[in-house]
Amino acid sequence: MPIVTTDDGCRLFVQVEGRDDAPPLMLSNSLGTDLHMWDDQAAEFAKHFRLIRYDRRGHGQSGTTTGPYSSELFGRDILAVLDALGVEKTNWCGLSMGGMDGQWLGAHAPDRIEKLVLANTHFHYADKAPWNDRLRFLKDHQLSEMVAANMERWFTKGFRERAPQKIEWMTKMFVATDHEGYMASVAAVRDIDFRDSNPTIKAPTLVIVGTQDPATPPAAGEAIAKAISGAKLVALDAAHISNVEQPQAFAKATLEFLLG
Ligand SMILES: O=C(O)CCC(=O)CC(=O)O
Repeated sequence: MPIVTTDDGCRLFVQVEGRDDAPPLMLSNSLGTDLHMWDDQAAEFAKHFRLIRYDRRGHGQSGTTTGPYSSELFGRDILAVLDALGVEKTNWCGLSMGGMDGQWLGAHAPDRIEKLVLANTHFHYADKAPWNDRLRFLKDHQLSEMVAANMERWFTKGFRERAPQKIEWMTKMFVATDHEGYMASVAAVRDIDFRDSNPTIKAPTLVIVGTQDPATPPAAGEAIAKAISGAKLVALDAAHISNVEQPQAFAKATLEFLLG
């Protein structure tokens, strides 16, 4: 089932791997990426799980609708995918925006979530100015003009130097993102506020931070882990897209938690 159509007519691109009878694990992409951001982990995860990947609205091969988007809209898209696949309850692993979706689901659809992995993510931006500046810039500039700054937030200098082919791959993914979909998603990130809802999350939770992440700094992940009762915290030596910069360490931490 590669396409799921939401109630408001948005076509979501979905990819399912692994055994049908294995426990489900759903992966969720970050801002300006698509489901291929998980390529380094997919084969390993699919050995243990029915792996569900999708492109969030406005990204990859999914459709774009008029923005601004919101956490609730993204959360309802995920529930539409789970319903279409007949999945009652899933494990969740999302990075950045994917972690924001995980926080929404954990609080608003607790009966659909087994365990949560929230990687390189945030719960609330007190200062909206950087997001509004980004939206203003994008009114008359292309995503391609943001590549250098983006790669500096996403990956450490050392990784950019030693893995140029990964940077090229992520750059292609970023500039292929639909301009309107990206802007509509930036508005959703700007407006997240899980301060009151995170303490209500009951699902066992692992929070992953990148020790050198300037986009969603470790302090944000530490605050999320503190707010969610019993949450575990793992720090990886990486910037924002930690599953690409530290693929094995990310997979190990996630599998130890989900299978433990
Ligand atoms: O990556 C995300 O999903 C949102 C957070 C962010 O700051 C992303 C970026 O660096 O553009």
